[in-house]
Amino acid sequence: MYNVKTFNAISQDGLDKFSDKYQINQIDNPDAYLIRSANMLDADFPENLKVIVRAGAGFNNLPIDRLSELGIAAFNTPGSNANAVKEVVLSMIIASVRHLFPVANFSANNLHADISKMKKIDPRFKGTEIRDKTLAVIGLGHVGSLVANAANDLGMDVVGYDPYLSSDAAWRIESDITRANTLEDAIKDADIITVHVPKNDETTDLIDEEAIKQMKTGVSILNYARLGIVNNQAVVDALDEGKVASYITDFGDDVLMNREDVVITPHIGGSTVEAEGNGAVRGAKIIQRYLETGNLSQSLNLPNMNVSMHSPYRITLIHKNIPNMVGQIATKAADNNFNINQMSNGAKGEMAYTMVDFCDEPTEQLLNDLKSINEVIRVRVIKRK
Ligand SMILES: NC(=O)c1ccc[n+]([C@@H]2O[C@H](COP(=O)([O-])OP(=O)(O)OC[C@H]3O[C@@H](n4cnc5c(N)ncnc54)[C@H](O)[C@@H]3O)[C@@H](O)[C@H]2O)c1
Ligand SMILES: O=C(O)[C@H](O)COP(=O)(O)O
Repeated sequence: MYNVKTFNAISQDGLDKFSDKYQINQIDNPDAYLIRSANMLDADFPENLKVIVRAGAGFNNLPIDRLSELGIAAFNTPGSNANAVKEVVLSMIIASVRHLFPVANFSANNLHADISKMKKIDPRFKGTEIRDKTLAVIGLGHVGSLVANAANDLGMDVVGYDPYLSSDAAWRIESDITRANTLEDAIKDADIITVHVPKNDETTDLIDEEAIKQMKTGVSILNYARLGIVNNQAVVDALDEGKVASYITDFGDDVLMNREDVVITPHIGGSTVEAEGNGAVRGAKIIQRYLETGNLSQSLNLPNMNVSMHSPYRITLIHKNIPNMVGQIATKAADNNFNINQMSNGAKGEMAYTMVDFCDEPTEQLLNDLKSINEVIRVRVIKRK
């Protein structure tokens, strides 16, 4: 029996995907965590924990280096909620140029008002259209590429900026979308700017006072990525100066409170029934595959590995990516008179992963010998079902 602990609201669609070999939230020493944006940066992890899946895109809530040192495989499910974010961002772009939130607020308090009088009271009642306006999309991954294509289809002039664009992502982007070579080139002529990058050291304060200076007066900015990618204080200053017209974000803080030119949603970009279902279902599949076969793909800290299990026993080893690990592992097997049926090895950054298949059940002596190899972090035995 395997044990899974969940954090946050995990969709039942995903929990239903676990086979009857799995117990959910029943014991305190689980094999797997299935989480959303629960902050794990300072968490202690149970000794038995082998895998964490973040059902969703942003993984800045996971201490990836520490998980690697503990031999815990980490995953996210990028793309699972991208359509949900695209839809809310498109809605917010249109809401922003039509001033729908202040206008609706006004109407809620002045229901009797005559429409022509209302237009005189507040010129914002006349909005603009998005067609032929320029949208800058910063980050063209799963979310950004969908936003860029959808805005292009609605008649916007779209400029994208992503210096690390993967070839897969490049294929997804419509050909009439302009690729900018620098952030400045992307934002300087934009009427609206939306950020879709991961939160890391490089993207913290990506949109700061300096970046805002390079923008057109009257620009609108959206942040459905993470708190801190756009510097909220710099935006407030620019709103006060009239440089920025409006700011729409999923990540509010105190400096943004009680302003008509700011719209804050409470981190709901990926919160749809469909998106939460997608992430949880993928998470459940990743956990079962990793625990039952050792196979994995698109992990955040380990290499891809996909080897069919033809032998009755498999040993998986998480270790440092240094020379002669494979040789040492094979030597320990030979020293213990174990014949290797199949052996696979791969590396990702400083981490490496080796799977060794045997006909015979591994002995305690073999396992202890493997664990004794310097730089081996975790040794696990999997029995074929
Ligand atoms: N509001 C929400 O609920 C919600 C939902 C999903 C994702 N997100 C956030 O959005 C982010 C993006 O999600 P995604 O699924 O598109 O991720 P993704 O990994 O598919 O795409 C991120 C893209 O950003 C690019 N990038 C990285 N650094 C960059 C930089 N300095 N400048 C420009 N581009 C850069 C990458 O090359 C990549 O193409 C996530 O990391 C997460 O923080 C928020
Ligand atoms: O990065 C993400 O996937 C989103 O921010 C969604 O986060 P959530 O799972 O906490 O809603």
